[in-house]
Amino acid sequence: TKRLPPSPLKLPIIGNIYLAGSLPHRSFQSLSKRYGEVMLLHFGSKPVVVASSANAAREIMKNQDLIFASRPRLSFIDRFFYGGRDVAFAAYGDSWRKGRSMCVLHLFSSKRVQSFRPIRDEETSLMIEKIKRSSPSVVNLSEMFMSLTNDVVSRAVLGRTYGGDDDGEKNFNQILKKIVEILQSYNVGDFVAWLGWINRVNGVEAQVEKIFEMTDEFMEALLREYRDKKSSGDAVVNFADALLELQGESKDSDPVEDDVIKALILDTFAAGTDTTFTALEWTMAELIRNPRTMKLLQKEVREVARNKNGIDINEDDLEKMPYLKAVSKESLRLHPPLPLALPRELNQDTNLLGYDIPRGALVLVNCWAISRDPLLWENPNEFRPERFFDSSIDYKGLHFEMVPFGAGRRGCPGIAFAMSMYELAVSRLVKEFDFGLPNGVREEDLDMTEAPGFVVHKKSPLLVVTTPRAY
Ligand code: HEM
Repeated sequence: TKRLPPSPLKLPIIGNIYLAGSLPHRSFQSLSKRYGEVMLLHFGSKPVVVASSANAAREIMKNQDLIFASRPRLSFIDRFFYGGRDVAFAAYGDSWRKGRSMCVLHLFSSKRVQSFRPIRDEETSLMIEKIKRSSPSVVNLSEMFMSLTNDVVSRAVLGRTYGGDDDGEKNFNQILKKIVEILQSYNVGDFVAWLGWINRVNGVEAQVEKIFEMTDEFMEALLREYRDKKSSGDAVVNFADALLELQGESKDSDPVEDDVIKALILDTFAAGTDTTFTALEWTMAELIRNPRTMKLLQKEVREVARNKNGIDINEDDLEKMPYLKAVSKESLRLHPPLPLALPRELNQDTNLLGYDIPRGALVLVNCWAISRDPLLWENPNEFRPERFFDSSIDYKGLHFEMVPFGAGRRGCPGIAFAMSMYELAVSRLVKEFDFGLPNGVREEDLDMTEAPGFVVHKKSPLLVVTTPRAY
């Protein structure tokens, strides 16, 4: 009697895994043209619902948000995040609620985001100086953005950067790179239990264990260092300090355990650095590929700068840059860094746009397909920031025509944190430099191929030739 969503043909044992391909957001978009805005796939025996329309996203992330508020348990993620004791990958429940409110209060509130302003300012200036020193040779902008986002998150969360030569084996950035690499793939054993042996035999499981041990060792050392510092009476300045302070206050009643602190710190790096760096990378690539848009943005930013009599633009000036706001929306529309958001899991049977969906199904919202839906967007594959001039649509989770940060209870709490870093970096870059491509590559031929992964980067790094702009 159940009315299930339409499904493509399943193969024995693996189900529809073969249909995901290396860029699942694109494969699922093509499938949705045939099977509809809500379709049911099977990864092994696990039912997977894929939602590809604004209506379906509104149901999942707003109207039935509570029912769709959990996350699936995936084994690699579980290992790195201390059995789901973080926020981003935790099942819905008290532990998630408590973790999320600690993060919101001590990292994501507008007061906290504002307090990190000097960090963003200094790190962006450092990046600009580094690029100036390299000019006019070829600059790897992707690498610059990776360092910028890592260093800003690291200073806000840990109070310092990790990754200098003196950190040796404990180079946290290297550890993070390895974690992100592993998280870019999934463990087939999560879906087809009897294929679990594959990752045992090919060494991936052993690698996960080794990287986890390195991470935990680093985290243990970090907590020791912070406890020593605290006993010497230093004031709370960063997220790690704040968490340890909360632990001290909550000793008897509802203790904040060390594993929770470690998982929350890791979360901010895993959810916050790669995503923001990718957003910057795609934006600059689109601007370089569209010289007319680049010129209009440069004109806006440089005009604001000229009125400041030599003082550099700061975050207050961003409000005077409507074209920059339109460029950021357009870039996140075309290139949401997490095209399938983060997976949700259904915690009771429900009905979604007329279809029965079973409890326990994994749910993927194809943000990428939604924000390129021709029924919602005119010429959806074109980069045209002007489309936002007479539209109130934005990315904050209230308009389901584009949901690059998700929405609802599980929506991204780091929007302000990310976008303040992003907007300052883009505005200062386009103010300071003119951009060209190396080896005579024409702007329109810039390689925009996507690399596989949860977070979808440009496949090739963004290499540019920068010319500092004289004032
Ligand atoms: C351009 C940058 C970013 C993008 C595109 C992005 C996107 C997303 C998306 C799509 C989700 C899942 C939403 C859902 O399930 O509805 C998410 C969750 C999350 N993001 Fe972000 N994010 C970004 C930056 C950040 C930053 C800078 C941080 C922290 C420093 C952060 C922390 C988190 C956390 C903790 C969650 C999990 C929330 C939960 O499950 O309760 N994100 N993000």
